[in-house]
Amino acid sequence: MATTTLLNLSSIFSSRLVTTHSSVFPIRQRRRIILVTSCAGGGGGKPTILVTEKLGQAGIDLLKKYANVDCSYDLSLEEICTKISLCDALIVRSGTKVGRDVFESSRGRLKVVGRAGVGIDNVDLAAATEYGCLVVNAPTANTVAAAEHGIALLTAMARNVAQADASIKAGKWTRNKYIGVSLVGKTLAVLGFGKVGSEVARRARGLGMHVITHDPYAPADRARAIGVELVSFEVAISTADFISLHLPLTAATSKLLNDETFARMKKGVRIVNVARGGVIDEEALLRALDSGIVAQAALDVFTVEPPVQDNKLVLHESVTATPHLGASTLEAQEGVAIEVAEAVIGALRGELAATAVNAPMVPLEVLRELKPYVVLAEKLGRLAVQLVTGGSGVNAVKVTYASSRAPDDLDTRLLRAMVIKGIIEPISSVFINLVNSDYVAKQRGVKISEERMVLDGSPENPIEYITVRIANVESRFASALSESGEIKVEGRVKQGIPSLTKVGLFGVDVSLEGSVILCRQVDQPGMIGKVAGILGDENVNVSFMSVGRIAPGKQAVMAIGVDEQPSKETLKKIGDISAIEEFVFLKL
Ligand SMILES: NC(=O)c1ccc[n+]([C@@H]2O[C@H](COP(=O)([O-])OP(=O)(O)OC[C@H]3O[C@@H](n4cnc5c(N)ncnc54)[C@H](O)[C@@H]3O)[C@@H](O)[C@H]2O)c1
Ligand SMILES: O=C(O)[C@H](O)COP(=O)(O)O
Repeated sequence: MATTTLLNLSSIFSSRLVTTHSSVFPIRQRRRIILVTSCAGGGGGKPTILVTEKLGQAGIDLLKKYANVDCSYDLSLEEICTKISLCDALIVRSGTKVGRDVFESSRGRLKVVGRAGVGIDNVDLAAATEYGCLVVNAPTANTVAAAEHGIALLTAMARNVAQADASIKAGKWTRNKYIGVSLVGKTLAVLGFGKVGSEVARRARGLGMHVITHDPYAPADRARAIGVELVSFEVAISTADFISLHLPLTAATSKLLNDETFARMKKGVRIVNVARGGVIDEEALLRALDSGIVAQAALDVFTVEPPVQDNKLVLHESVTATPHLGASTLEAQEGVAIEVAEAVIGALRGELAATAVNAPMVPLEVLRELKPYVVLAEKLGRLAVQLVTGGSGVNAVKVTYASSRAPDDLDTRLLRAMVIKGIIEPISSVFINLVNSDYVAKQRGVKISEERMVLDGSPENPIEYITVRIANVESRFASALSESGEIKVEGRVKQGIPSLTKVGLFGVDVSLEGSVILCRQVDQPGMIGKVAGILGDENVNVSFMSVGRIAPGKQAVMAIGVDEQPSKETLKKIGDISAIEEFVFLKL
């Protein structure tokens, strides 16, 4: 079974996804969590999931319990683009290119792309992020299958199994031609010591090979634990008898093996690739095979898949080729299908998925603790932006977190994302979520700066209060301005309930539910009764009232929490009260 971690927080993330900035959360646990909000499908019914490549039945069965599942294989890009605007999720393997066109064509409906496998080089992650679409993969279920296929290719190549098989099937009995090489005592360089690479290394050790590995990001003790030496790239390629590739295809690894690197290898080296075709410059490999630098290659993956009919590498006598079969075992395909189905369903339900690839890590324990502060952050953003005079433009937002925790013990990325959501959603048609918040803020020229205020006292609560300031704008409620002329709102979590505690220089105390009317008045008795009376006449339910004064008898700001939006006439009646100098109605 897959190990997706799920926690339902959809109720607090009312309708959409949220994201965080890159570098603030301390990594307290290794599981990756992402918040997504529930999705009931375009028509309010079940969501629709398009599956464009064969997926294990167990995964399909899981998907069908929750969604309408459209399994349409071999679609052209045009057909996918046509269908996608009616789909909430898309599930693919490595054979479907999910480019920008797909996200554009979805017109905002596509919430999740599930990759039933590891490599996500066929998904345009930048475009997914821009369009607020979460990408999840199935990173663990096919590891062993890929490692076993790597070992199968290694041994088959060394003993010419495929060539000898073809020969005997052609009626020949050629024994001298197919003398192989032994593996025991030979040096295998594993490039990329991740999940698959380390499993290949472990198995190769069992075959009696001397295994070295190069991976700039792998810890030496993990390699040492299985008797593998972590070496430089140079040492790896220049001393190996066999090289096995287990790297992702990225800009840095594209054509990593090329004319220049082949020239630095031992003459007669043998190469196995079950990673991605693009990691090898295929033209250069052909030259290296023809010149004898490379004695043999075993390839499961190709730059273009399927390769063209007369691909010279595939047809080469010294090449053993398979059609991207690394993950193709019954066990792996069932496992991958379940892993991706759980992640996609969880994401559509508004739960937390542990296998997101285009969102930051948010440890589960941090999420639990920050839950009420997440709501507070969004509501403060939402309030602050509604206080801006129309046409002012919002470009400088400052968020202050006051806490008695040590700065590196408070992860604020999620809160920052929620402030962005609160600020941008009311003034745009863009849905902000965990995936796209930073991107959208940047696109709109909204610069968000964060500040930590370290308080004395017990660090029991993660945060004492959060302040959101918007600078360089005019306010339609002048009392919301701070001494330095910024719109300023401040809030706290009180007994688990997010509350507004300051507007400009005025202290207030309103729970952040429903909507709020803010009135500045000359402080005098009877004001609360007058306003409550007007609202009561209209059957508008008042949930809270609080008055913050500068000094007795001077100006005061009255904050009134209301369950429904009062009519224009009612608001006018409130504004007509002679002691009220300004007022504003704010939706939460
Ligand atoms: N043929 C198949 O069917 C099949 C099946 C599964 C995985 N794969 C592919 O195998 C590869 C590895 O998968 P995984 O699950 O082990 O991924 P992984 O992320 O667990 O491991 C990849 C490793 O490569 C390392 N790496 C990144 N850049 C590097 C560089 N420049 N030099 C050296 N090391 C570098 C990373 O640090 C990481 O440890 C991926 O390309 C994946 O798509 C193929
Ligand atoms: O990256 C992977 O998981 C493998 O390459 C498997 O790809 P596949 O799902 O197309 O078999």
